[in-house]
Amino acid sequence: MQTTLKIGTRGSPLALAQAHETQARLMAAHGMPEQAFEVVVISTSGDRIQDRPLSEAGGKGLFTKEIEEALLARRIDIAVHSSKDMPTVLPDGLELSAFLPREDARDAFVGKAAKAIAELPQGAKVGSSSLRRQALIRRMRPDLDVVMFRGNVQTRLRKLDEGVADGTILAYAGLKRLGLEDIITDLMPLDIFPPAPGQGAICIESRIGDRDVGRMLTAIHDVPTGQALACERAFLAALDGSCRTPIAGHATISGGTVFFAGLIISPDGTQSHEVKAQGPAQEAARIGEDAARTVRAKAGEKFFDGWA
Ligand SMILES: NCc1[nH]cc(CCC(=O)O)c1CC(=O)O
Repeated sequence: MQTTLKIGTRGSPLALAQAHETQARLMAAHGMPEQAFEVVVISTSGDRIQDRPLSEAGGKGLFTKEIEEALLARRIDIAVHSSKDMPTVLPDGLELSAFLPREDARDAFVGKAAKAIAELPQGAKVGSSSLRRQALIRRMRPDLDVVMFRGNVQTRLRKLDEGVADGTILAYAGLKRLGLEDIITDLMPLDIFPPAPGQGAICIESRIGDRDVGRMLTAIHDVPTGQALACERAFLAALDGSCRTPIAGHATISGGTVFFAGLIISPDGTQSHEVKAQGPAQEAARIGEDAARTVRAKAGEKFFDGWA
């Protein structure tokens, strides 16, 4: 490509770190110089909403809309995202064309009053605005006071320092990419505190049929991460995943087999249903979809009606 490859991203420190990691991988894979790329920062509606839960403001698409418009208008060539923030349905003409090797998908606890959730004093405050994390915290410790915590990682950590809460849950991957893993006081086990579908995986969105971009991305795409994500995203899509339904799902690939564990939980944490599935990695999406059907049947349709 003669011109520079324009990499679109949100402007948060985490988003920028992910865009720069993508750039570094492309440079290494193709022996390209830094000047062959331009990182284009795009402000999204999601970045501007700080005062209410995203689930009320319109959901996940809020972090991607303006970036996807820039892709379709050819102002950028690729967009770098956290897979977790990606809606299951993309605009016509766009696709998730590559996934970088996944980071540890677990959630991390950053505690002030105690190192672990189990050790927090009765009634302590834990900050989170994720419905999944709120529900999982309540399932573990119904006595805790779950408080709203919005904003980017730095904002949340500042709130913690200001004493707004005694602890918070953040993705290990995000903290690591920001060089902040030292502040983690506990790592949440996958079975007790399963992560959101896509957590820990950086994905790259591009225009369907853009051959030049496709060739560049093939070199940095991680096949097992792509298969794990296909499984998790199919699970989410089949459950009509929105910010309003707490859904967790995590797939790993080993020896050509995908191992999936999924969970749906009521926002108050009192009812939850789990599913485990495995099968050929090439059929990852079908396995995720089947798992959704299984957990839906276990829970019953009423489960989904109660808190919409
Ligand atoms: N919703 C914000 C968001 N989107 C992705 C990550 C973390 C990085 C990742 O999961 O890859 C975060 C922050 C967090 O949950 O702590």
